Amino acid sequence: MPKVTTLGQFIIEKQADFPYAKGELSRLLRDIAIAAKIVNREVNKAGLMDILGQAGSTNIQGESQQKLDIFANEQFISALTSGGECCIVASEENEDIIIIDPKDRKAGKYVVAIDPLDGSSNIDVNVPVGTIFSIYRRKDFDTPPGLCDVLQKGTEQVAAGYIIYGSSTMLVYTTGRGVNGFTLDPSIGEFCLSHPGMRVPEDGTIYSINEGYYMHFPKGVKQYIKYCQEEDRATKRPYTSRYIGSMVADIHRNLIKGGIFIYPYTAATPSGKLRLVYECNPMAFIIEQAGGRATNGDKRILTIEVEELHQRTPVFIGSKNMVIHAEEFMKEAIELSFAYDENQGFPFAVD
Ligand SMILES: O=P(O)(O)OC[C@H]1O[C@](O)(COP(=O)(O)O)[C@@H](O)[C@@H]1O
Ligand SMILES: [Mg+2]
Ligand SMILES: [Mg+2]
Repeated sequence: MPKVTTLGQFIIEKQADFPYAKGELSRLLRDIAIAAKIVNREVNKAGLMDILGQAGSTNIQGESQQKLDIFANEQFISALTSGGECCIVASEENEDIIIIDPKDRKAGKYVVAIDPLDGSSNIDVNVPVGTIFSIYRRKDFDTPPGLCDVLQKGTEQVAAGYIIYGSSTMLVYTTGRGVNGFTLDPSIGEFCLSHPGMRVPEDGTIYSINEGYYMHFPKGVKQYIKYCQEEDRATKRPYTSRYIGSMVADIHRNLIKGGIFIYPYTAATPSGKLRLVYECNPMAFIIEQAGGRATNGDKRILTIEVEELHQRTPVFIGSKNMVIHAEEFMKEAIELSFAYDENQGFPFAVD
């Protein structure tokens, strides 16, 4: 019988990689995994329960909240609050950071930013959804925990991961030493190592972007899409277009098969749609650790200054060579843009 390594065993083994750590990060990851199992249980039977559909409320971004958005948010906050390792939770679903009142006057070392349910518009139709998390060490231990502990650049992350609730449920995470994936075995209720040392292929043939917004895309993106669609055997084009509409699921597929995921700025969303702190930074950390690349079309996502909790950014992420190529299209379009084009207008600046 093949040896099974559970997430718990794996974390303990990896503890040796962090001789200075006292096990708090391991406990934090374990707490996240427990909340993920509870959310998984509810997602799996959502159709049978009264938890599909909209909750009738909106979050800080003005998006209507699904019942499962709220349920997942409560589960992760509760697991992180009772765990004791975390002093702040920043969530897509809460306008402000949540400061956890330390039970024993000693605040936890870690800060967690979370998108409790990613792709929530897909819940009602049985399409994969996810959870994204990002972990930072507190910035300043001399002052009480506050927003400055959250507004750190992506390069400061100590760990990041996602859970995909799909045809199977997987937890994928990195602590900066590669990426490992664990599949939930429902018969034993444990995440088991199934994808050790995940690497994103350097080249790919899948492009993922919401082409419904094509008319509103900047010129460089339009030209890159045209390039993907052109016929050329040598470069295996036309590429395949795949867009689920759940960032976690789209990036997970491209991580395994090779591909690029783009959510650019548009006229309607000049800063892009996706959020830097709890969507793009964690996914960028994972993809870079798997050998891929993540930028805003120009600049590495992980080095973007974080000024606001719910800050947005355009994102180009996935197979290294595909992202570099898309960036070249962006640069060329901007360089050629000094002549005003009556039909296209000026392309927007990236920064
Ligand atoms: O419907 P659009 O505009 O293509 O946006 C899809 C994107 O929005 C998101 O659903 C936003 O995430 P939330 O569901 O967490 O708000 C991403 O998962 C996805 O990539
Ligand atoms: Mg999301
Ligand atoms: Mg969400």
